[in-house]
Amino acid sequence: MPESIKRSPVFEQLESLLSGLPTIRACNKSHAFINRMYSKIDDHARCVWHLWLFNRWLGIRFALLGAVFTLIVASFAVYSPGVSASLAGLALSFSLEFTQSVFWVLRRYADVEMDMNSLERISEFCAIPTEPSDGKVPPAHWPSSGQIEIRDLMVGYSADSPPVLRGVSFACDSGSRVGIVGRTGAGKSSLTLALFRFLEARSGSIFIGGLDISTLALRELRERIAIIPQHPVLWLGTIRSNLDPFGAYDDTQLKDALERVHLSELVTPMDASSEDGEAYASGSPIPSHSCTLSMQVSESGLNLSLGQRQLVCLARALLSQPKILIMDEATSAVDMDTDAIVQRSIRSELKNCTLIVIAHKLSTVIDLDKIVVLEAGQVVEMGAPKELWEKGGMFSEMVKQSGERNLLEKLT
Ligand SMILES: Nc1ncnc2c1ncn2[C@@H]1O[C@H](COP(=O)(O)OP(=O)(O)OP(=O)(O)O)[C@@H](O)[C@H]1O
Repeated sequence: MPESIKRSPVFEQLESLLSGLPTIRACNKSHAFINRMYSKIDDHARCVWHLWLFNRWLGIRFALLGAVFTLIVASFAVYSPGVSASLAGLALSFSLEFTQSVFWVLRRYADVEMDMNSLERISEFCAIPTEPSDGKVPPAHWPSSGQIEIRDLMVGYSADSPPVLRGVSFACDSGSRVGIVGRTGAGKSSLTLALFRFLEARSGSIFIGGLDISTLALRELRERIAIIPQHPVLWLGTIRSNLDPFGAYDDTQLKDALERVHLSELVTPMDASSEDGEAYASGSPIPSHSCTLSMQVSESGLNLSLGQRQLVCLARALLSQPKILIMDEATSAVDMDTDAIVQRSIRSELKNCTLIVIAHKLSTVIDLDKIVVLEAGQVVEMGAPKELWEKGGMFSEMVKQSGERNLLEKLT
C-alpha cells in the first residue's frame, strides 16, 4: 500500500484529537486515543520502512549491476584489439553514468506512480456530482412577503435511504414567528436543509413568497433567505469582516447590530485599534468587555466562546434585515438571561420578518405565534403554544419534561 495512503489517517486522527481534546480529557480516554494514534503512526511507519528498504535493496542491486557492467566494459576495452585509449575512457565513463541514470529513472518512475495518488483523488473530487446552477432567477424584490408554505414534503439524505421528512405540510404567514420543536432526530434540521435545498424534495413542494423554490436558481434562493445555523460560521479576520464581509455597512450600523444581540460590550471606546484586538488573536478566551470591531477573530472564531460566536452570527443576520430568518438552535449555547434579551430584540428589530426558530430549549419558542411539533419526520401537532398546552398532547408532555420553570407561568 502506498505510504501516502497511510499518511492521511494520521493527520485525520490528529485533527479530530485536537478538536475533541477537552472531551477526551474529561472522559479520561487519553490513553485509548494515544494508543489509536500510535497504531496509525505504526501503520504509516511500516510503509515508510518498507519503502526505504525497497529503495536500499534497489540501490545495492543497481550498484552491483553497475559494477558488473563497468567491469565488462573495462575488460572489453582492455582485451579488444584496436580500442583506442580515448574510446576506452569514453566507454568507461558512459558505463559508470549509465547505471546511475537507470537507477534514477526507476526511482523517479516509482515517485511519479506514488504522486499519481493525488491525481486519483482530484479525479474522484471531479466526479462528485455538483449542484445544478440553472433555474429561474426570482424578481429582485423576492421574497417581498415572507410567506412560506410546505406541501406534503418528502425528503431523504440519499436515494437509497428512507425519507427523514415524511409528508410534512404547514404554512407560515408573512411576518409570523413559528417554532419547530421535536425530540432529537425528529427532522428539525432536515427541514431547514430542505428550505435551502441542501436536501432536494423527493416529492411535495415548498413555496416561499408564492414561488416554488424547486424552480429557482440555488444561488438566488440561498442569498435571499437568512439562516443562523446550529454551528456558527466565523472565519479568520476581524469582528468587522465577520459581520460585514462585503463592506456594505458602516461602523455605527455594525455596533448597533452588536448591541441588539447584547454584545455591545464587544464595542468599547478604544475601538479601531487593531493592536487591541491582536492581543487576543492567539486563541486565549477574550474578556467580553474588551474587544473591538477590529478585534482579530481566529480561524472558525475559536478565540470566542460558543455563545459569543452564535451572537456574532445573529448580529450578521440582523444587519441584512432579511424577510425570512431561520434560526437553527441559534442561541443554544447562550445563557437563559441573554437568550431572553436576544429573543426580545430579534422580535422588536425584525418585525416584518418571518421567523422560523428550531429549538431544544422550549423557552425560546414559547411566546411565538405558532408551534409545529415534529416526530419521526411528520407533523404531529401544530398551533399556538397555549392551545397545544391545553390540548395535552406531545407538546405539553415536552413542556412537563423540560423542567423549565418559567414555561408554565407563560402558558397558564
Ligand atoms: N447526514 C445525514 N445522513 C443520513 N441521515 C441523516 C443525516 N443527518 C441526519 N440524518 C437522519 O435524519 C433524521 C433527522 O435528523 P435531524 O438532524 O433532522 O434531526 P433533528 O430533529 O434536527 O435532531 P437534533 O435535535 O438532534 O438536531 C435522523 O433520523 C438522522 O439519523
